[in-house]
Amino acid sequence: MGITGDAIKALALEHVALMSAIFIGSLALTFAVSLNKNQRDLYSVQNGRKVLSEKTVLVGGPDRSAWPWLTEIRARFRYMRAGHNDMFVAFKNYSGRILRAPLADYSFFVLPPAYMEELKSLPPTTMSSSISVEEYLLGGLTTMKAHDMLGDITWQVVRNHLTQKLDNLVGPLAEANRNAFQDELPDCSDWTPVVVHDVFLQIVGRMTGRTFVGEKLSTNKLFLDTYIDFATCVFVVSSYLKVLPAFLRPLFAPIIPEFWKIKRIHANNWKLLAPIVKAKKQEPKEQAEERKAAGDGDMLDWLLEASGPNATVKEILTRQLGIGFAAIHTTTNHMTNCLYDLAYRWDEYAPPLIAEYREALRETDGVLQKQTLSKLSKLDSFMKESMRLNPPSSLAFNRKVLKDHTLSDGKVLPKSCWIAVPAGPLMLTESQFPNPHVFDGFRYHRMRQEGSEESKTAAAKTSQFTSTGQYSLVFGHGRFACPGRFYAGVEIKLMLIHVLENYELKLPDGSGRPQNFHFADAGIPDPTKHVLFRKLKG
Ligand code: HEM
Repeated sequence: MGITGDAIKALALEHVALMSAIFIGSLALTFAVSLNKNQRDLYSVQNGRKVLSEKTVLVGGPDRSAWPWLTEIRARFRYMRAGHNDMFVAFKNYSGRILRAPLADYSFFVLPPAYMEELKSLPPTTMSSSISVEEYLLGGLTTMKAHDMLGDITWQVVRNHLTQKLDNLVGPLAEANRNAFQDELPDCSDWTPVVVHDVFLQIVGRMTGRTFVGEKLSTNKLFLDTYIDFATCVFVVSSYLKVLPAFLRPLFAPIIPEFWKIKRIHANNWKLLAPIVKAKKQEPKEQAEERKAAGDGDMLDWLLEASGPNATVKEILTRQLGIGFAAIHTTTNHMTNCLYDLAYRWDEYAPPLIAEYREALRETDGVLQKQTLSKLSKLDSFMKESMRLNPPSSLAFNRKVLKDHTLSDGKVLPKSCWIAVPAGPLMLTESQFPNPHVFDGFRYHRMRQEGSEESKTAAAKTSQFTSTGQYSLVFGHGRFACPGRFYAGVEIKLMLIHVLENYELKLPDGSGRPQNFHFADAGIPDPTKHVLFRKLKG
């Protein structure tokens, strides 16, 4: 789950006064880090004794220095600015070694991919992705708490309800998508510049709203602002506060406007949705079942079902806000990347993608349904390639280790450390992706079509947009891989089909594919750039 484009805009353009606080924070950080006893190396236990087994490589820093704490501070400041790029450099220069990514307030052990297989199925009592998210986003101050917003019930709802109901959701989502395009895009009868990030944030918000709260509320401005702004505020508040040592954060938080906005967002969420949840709670069971069977169920219904009768209205609403956090900006950022790639290469990709869609629609009796989307192998491949080259972070598989865990080679991941794998560099592995830096929109499609039956069967499992694995890490991997990826895939396919069917795209004359922004290990599409849209005639 990556940083949001709006957070970058807010961080860059607003709150100049806060820069002074950051300066004080930096000084405090200097002090704090000099005291910081964060573990830097890994040990194993031999004959009951702790033995140094791996000196890790500090990303962006010299290997070792005479002034370790000064090196540490410099590396932490450098990581904020250049972490994304430095990760690729360190991965290349220190192949097979364990790296250490120095975030402002703690470090991640970045493990070689060979460990992923043995770690991917460990239970949440040993390592947790939700707690890692909570700590990264300072959940105590931003309300992004693992127990309230993420974790088991959220997983159940997304995996067992949302994903299972995708067949029935395609129709309503396609309708929400069409209406949102009509309302959010300008006329475009001639070439018209569209700031795609901003427009598609609204369109994704409305589609997500259709699933979360039903048709009527999904276009409500307050609902959209509430769900869209929450993630932005969380990122802004946590980005500022992370440079401060923990004891200063509660003191500084109240001077950040977004800290108060988070409170208003919860209040608005309550104002909008509490009466609805209360009414659903009182609805006779049979009537509720009938309503849901008729296709009139939404995320609030599924949350009520999964949380049990004792869950309070507040618990349901907080959890729904958490799912919105995970769903809206991630999908918008990826859609923005797809549109930049498509506009840049329109003549090469649009004709085969449109032809593929028409053929799929014909094969499914002219009715756009989930089966139609499943047949769009080239579009699926295009979306995955765009993700491979534009990952939301150069890291993935982020976990907080909750108890000492001994790896198969004897090294001990100590309780309370953080781990991740170098997703960005792995997705440029030459043996897996010939010419890895070149955008090849149909490479995954070819993997599924070419070679022996055996390799085609293997590729069918590993090369889908939603597949995860050692070289497909944008949705994470293993037990905690993103449960919303199937839903995200449907939303993005529906939006891209609508673009392909109704518009031509191009980038402004002379401009290349917009460059991504990077902040620490995160990468996001530039949210300020526009693409030119022209409506197709007839
Ligand atoms: C392109 C869009 C998306 C991307 C790139 C993305 C990425 C991710 C990643 C990297 C993780 C962590 C996985 C791991 O640690 O192994 C994650 C977790 C999660 N995602 Fe997504 N996601 C997307 C869309 C969605 C959508 C649409 C939903 C919901 C409808 C969703 C719900 C979740 C949830 C509930 C979690 C678990 C959070 C936790 O408890 O740690 N995601 N996502």
